[in-house]
Amino acid sequence: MPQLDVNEHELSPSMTETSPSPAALPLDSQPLIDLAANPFTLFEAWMKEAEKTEVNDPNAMVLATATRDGRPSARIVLLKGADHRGFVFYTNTHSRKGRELEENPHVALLFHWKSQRRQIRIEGAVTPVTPEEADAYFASRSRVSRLGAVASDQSRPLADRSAFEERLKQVEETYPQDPIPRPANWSGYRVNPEYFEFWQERRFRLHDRAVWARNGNDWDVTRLYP
Ligand SMILES: Cc1cc2nc3c(=O)[nH]c(=O)nc-3n(C[C@H](O)[C@H](O)[C@H](O)COP(=O)(O)O)c2cc1C
Ligand SMILES: Cc1ncc(COP(=O)(O)O)c(CN)c1O
Repeated sequence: MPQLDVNEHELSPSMTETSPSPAALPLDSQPLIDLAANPFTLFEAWMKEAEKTEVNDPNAMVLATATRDGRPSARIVLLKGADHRGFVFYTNTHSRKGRELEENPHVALLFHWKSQRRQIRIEGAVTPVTPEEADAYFASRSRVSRLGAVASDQSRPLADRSAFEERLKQVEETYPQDPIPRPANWSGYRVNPEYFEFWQERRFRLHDRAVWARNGNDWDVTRLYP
């Protein structure tokens, strides 16, 4: 596909203003997104590149949930598994997000990698991971993280930080040695994607966007205007 040759000299000064920080990667060094790609494979490729350049947590993603009547809320969680079945994160199921997911399983995920000047949007509904999967992931976490998961009533009011620290101490005394049982209200969710949008920054806001929307067993693939 021929690429637009943007000649700065033909643009008005206001159109040549770019964002203040220089790009880690030269803009437009990337080929256009390959519409023949499999979206899961493309996701994996972009994640691998982000792992090389992000300062921390390349697997951090915004998770947007909504109440039954559609009031949204968003927060960051870490992606802990990604394959053809979907995208997995772990949390306290009694947290605000957990309560919203109980009412409404539809979510949006958003990755933004500043170092890559890329974002990926994913939409779909969650299903709980199996207890075996949750047990295996919980057991892989550091001891203090596991104690914290037991001690924390995530998203509930905490009168005083010392109350939390006291609980943490009690949990530690209850489980002086491993294993620490996974709390029944700490588990994972798998987002089964219905929609992917890959976004790659290009010069002068002439970005490249490509969408994979699930259609039965297939994907409808389209580019979008930037
Ligand atoms: C980089 C980063 C990673 C996080 N990862 C998780 C996570 O994987 N699971 C989680 O429950 N909270 C995670 N948090 C905390 C959440 O953003 C949030 O504060 C918490 O889950 C409570 O959200 P809620 O009240 O909407 O349920 C993370 C926060 C940050 C900034
Ligand atoms: C409360 C909470 N739960 C879970 C996680 C997921 O990460 P990990 O299992 O690596 O602790 C995080 C990451 N910051 C977190 O803050």
